[in-house]
Amino acid sequence: MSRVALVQMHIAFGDPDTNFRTVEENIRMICTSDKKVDVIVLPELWSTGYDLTRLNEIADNEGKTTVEFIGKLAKSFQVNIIAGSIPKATDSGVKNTMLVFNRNGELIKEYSKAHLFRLMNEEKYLIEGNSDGLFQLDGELCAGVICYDIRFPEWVRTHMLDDTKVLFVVAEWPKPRIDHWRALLISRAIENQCYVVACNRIGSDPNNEFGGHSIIVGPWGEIVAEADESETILYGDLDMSEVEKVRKTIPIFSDRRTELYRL
Ligand SMILES: O=C(O)CCC(=O)C(=O)O
Repeated sequence: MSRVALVQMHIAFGDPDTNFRTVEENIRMICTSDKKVDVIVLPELWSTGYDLTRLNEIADNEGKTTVEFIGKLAKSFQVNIIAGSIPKATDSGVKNTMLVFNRNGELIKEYSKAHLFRLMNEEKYLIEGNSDGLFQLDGELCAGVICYDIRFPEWVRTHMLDDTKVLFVVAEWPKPRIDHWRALLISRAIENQCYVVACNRIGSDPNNEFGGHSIIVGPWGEIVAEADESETILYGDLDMSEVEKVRKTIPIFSDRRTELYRL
């Protein structure tokens, strides 16, 4: 894996048909360009936005529609897709679920947001996930988390203990706290010596304005690429040997004193 493309899009509020069209257009555009992208990343809840009160109508039943739709695109363009997250309706409730597809169009991972964000009433409409977001993409161990999850360094660290090289983050992060977004993502990259590839949305809904600034941070904390607040595709190249180099220079994983830590 080396080249990533982040779809920093506007999300039509509670309108899956429009959002599916936007996503398909963007994926086709990326894959028919000469960019040779390996992984495409979409934002959090890209099919519906934060239309939480209507989730009973618009959540995807077991994610079936999305899995078929994105799986076909991944297969026909032979591209890996981190399909942001979608509201997935299950027997026990609706989850905010990330879907990861490989180049054969196979769904290789589902991760449901572990930390629900009370400031946006998530706990009233969604149920939390209870398992990790680890997966292999083109032979590299990667992790995926969703938005508010990045405020929990112990959760991100849990994903990093097996030589994980890339952390994918999908979000609908509001504009008033975009400085937190940047600082948290840069910190997660530095403290875990990994790439952080983070896709946010732009635009607004009836309750929030969203801040864009999708970003790719390198394992030394350097900004590889960063978007502004416009609708755009953010491209960046990842070099896994940089991760090895940084981890050799400052060996934080072997220097940890776990006997001192309280979790
Ligand atoms: O933590 C934050 O400030 C934003 C989190 C958020 O918007 C979310 O998890 O949906």
